[in-house]
Amino acid sequence: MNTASRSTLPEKPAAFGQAILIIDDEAVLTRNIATYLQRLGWTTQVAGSAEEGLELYPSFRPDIVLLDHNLPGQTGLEALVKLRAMDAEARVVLMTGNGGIELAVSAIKQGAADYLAKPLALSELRLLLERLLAQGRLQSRVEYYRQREANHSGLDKIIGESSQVTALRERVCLLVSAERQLSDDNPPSVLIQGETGTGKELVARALHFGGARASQPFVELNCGALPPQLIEAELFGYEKGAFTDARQRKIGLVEAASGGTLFLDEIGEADPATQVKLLKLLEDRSFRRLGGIREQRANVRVIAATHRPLEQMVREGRFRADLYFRLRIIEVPVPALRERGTDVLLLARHFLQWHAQRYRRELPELGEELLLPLQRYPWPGNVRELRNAIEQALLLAPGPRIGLREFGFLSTAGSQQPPQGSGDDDDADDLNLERAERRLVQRALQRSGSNVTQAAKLLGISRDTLRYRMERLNLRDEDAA
Ligand SMILES: Nc1ncnc2c1ncn2[C@@H]1O[C@H](COP(=O)(O)OP(=O)(O)OP(=O)(O)O)[C@@H](O)[C@H]1O
Repeated sequence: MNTASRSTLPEKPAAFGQAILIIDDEAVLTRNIATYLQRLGWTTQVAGSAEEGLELYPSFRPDIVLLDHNLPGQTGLEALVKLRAMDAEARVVLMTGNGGIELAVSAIKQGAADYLAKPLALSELRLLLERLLAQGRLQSRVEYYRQREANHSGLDKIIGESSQVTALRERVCLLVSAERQLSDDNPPSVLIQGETGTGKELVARALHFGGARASQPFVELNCGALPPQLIEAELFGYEKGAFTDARQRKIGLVEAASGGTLFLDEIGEADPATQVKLLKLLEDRSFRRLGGIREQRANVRVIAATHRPLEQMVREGRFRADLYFRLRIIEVPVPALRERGTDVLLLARHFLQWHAQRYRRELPELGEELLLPLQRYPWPGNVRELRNAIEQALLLAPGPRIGLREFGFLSTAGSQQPPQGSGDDDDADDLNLERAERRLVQRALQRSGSNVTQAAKLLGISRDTLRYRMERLNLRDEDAA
């Protein structure tokens, strides 16, 4: 974990555990504190002056500094400023003798984590330190996960050398640099459009983690995954008692994403009521918790994505025109995989390497006979389908080579034929198991009017099994044949 990302000091040694630096010229008191804290299993070091403490700090790298205000030479407040200049993450507790509330306020303003009035009660000191240390651990953990997420999200993660993908990366790059120059805190909404599995989320992440809000949260909501009543509660939160199950107040995703990005995936699935609320969020930059009376400022940057033809949906009256125009201030189209030429091979090799690492397998060779069929196949599920197909092939391959045998669906007709299944009569002689499964699932969805429960009944399998198979086949509810 990187606990000192904003510090110019070297990385804190991992074995330090909980370390406290006590800076105070009262020798008896410091000895007592040090003995007490050591008995709790903590490491301590003592400095008799601010100068000595400032010198010790870089090599000791304490978790917390206990800093007396009344020091010879310079005050604790002055030393606090120097400590924070040396390490913006330094957590300092100022011990105040008789400075009163004004001194405490100044200390907090200068970045002290807390203050304690002398004479100290050791038990009180212990409680305070434990609380600060727990907060520190939580912060480190949050920072660790944020950093890990950031490392997996960047322009360089969008693989491809085709002109389409190069243009996409350039567009993202231009946007990110323009936003870094933005003089206010209101970056434009972005609408990412592309077929399912083309990498829309990857683009959204690259925009967030490359931009000025990178150190703030990236929060995602899939508008198609929740019923409308739940979406509102999820987005805006609720007050206690707002509805029967609202036993306590809950903050929503808009608040959770404050300062960062709210990624609205599958925006085309948002129902009319949610569309109105989203429009208000974007227009007024304000929202209200369910059951709440207070209007709150929203500080989120909205990035939306959809595989639906939103413009057409607007024409057909199925999506609000005002919301559409508000969302697509900047448009980022993401090309389908079949339009990316040899990128499919680049991606296939990338996923092969990735899955081989995951399964601790030796990297297999991709058979020459696959190169053309892989490029000709239409990849209706795009990059996600390719990723899953490579995983399956790797697991099915008996040896260190992957060939046509592992890509059953590519073998016929150089894969000119899309595998979705075109019609009952045409498919009758096609015995390929995966295509037959796809056809059956699509037909069941069609007959049930995309009702998954109904379709599962027709197929004689459970709803969960059908969901699982749909995910595997990259099918959605509306993908009826
Ligand atoms: N150009 C790319 N380079 C590397 N990996 C990619 C690329 N495009 C997509 N992927 C990978 O493909 C998978 C699907 O991508 P992603 O979830 O971003 O697609 P999506 O368009 O948001 O899908 P959906 O429409 O279902 O929400 C992810 O594992 C992603 O990392």
